[in-house]
Amino acid sequence: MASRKKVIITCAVTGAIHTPSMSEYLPVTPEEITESAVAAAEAGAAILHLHARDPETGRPTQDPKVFERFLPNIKQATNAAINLTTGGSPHMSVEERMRPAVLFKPEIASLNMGSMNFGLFPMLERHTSFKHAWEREHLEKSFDLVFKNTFSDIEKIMTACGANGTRFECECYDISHLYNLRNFVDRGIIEGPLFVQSVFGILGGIGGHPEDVLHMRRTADRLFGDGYRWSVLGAGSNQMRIAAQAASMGGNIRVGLEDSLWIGPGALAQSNADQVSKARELLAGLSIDVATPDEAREMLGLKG
Ligand SMILES: C[C@H](N)CC(=O)CC(=O)O
Ligand SMILES: [Zn+2]
Repeated sequence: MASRKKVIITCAVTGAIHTPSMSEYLPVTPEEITESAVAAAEAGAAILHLHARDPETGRPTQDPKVFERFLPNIKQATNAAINLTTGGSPHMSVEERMRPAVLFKPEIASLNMGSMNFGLFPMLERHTSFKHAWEREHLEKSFDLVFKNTFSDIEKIMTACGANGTRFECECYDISHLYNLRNFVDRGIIEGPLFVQSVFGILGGIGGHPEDVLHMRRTADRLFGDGYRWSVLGAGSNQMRIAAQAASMGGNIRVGLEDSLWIGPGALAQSNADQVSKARELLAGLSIDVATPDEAREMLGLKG
């Protein structure tokens, strides 16, 4: 893996997994998403990973009209690199999921590197009362939920977004996803430097044990050599522990309320910026510097 001096912090601001009744701090409206994203960038996030939600119900939406209500404001207020989701919600079709990234031509788009069971139902143990009916449904339906990302789905997104100079945050939820990515490299459909985002602790993918992190890293080193930049995200209570482990191994990190609602055991994070600040403290403890947005662009070969 290429030598690197600094760590890129990505902040995933709202996502499509958590629902408003789970935390009053989850940004929902375009105004809340803007404010939270800008504060996260000011706290040190070089990349902002963005989803949209219905302003009334908080339900995930890929409607470009809703993205238009926060994207220009965020771009105006910060130099952070914008990463638009193509995962949307696992309940959506690929066509629906990829629309905003194709339309808005961001510097980065997330790209999920394989199909998988997507178990959200364990959150029903902790979250029992919901303002909106769709929230419980969203969790209960996940007993039968397959997050569909076939080879042709992935190629469709790679080709459509790649044509706009958009690069990818390749989300690998399991070892097989790394091999899928390698296959796209071998077929010349995607070029390096690759940005590999290892996802730990989503039920249906790899767990969050330190051995899982080591296994992902060793396999990525073997498959991609110097041709990739490694980053990690830990779902839920795994977030900061996995960030610490990966940072001490030269990895980049992702935090944000999309991936975890918590700042500590049983303590809800009151903002995305709080998680970014905690990640910065963690890195400072390891004497590791944080990359600026332009340094991240350099490291990832972004179009700027
Ligand atoms: C675990 C994360 N929700 C992965 C994610 O961010 C997917 C996407 O937006 O494409
Ligand atoms: Zn996402």
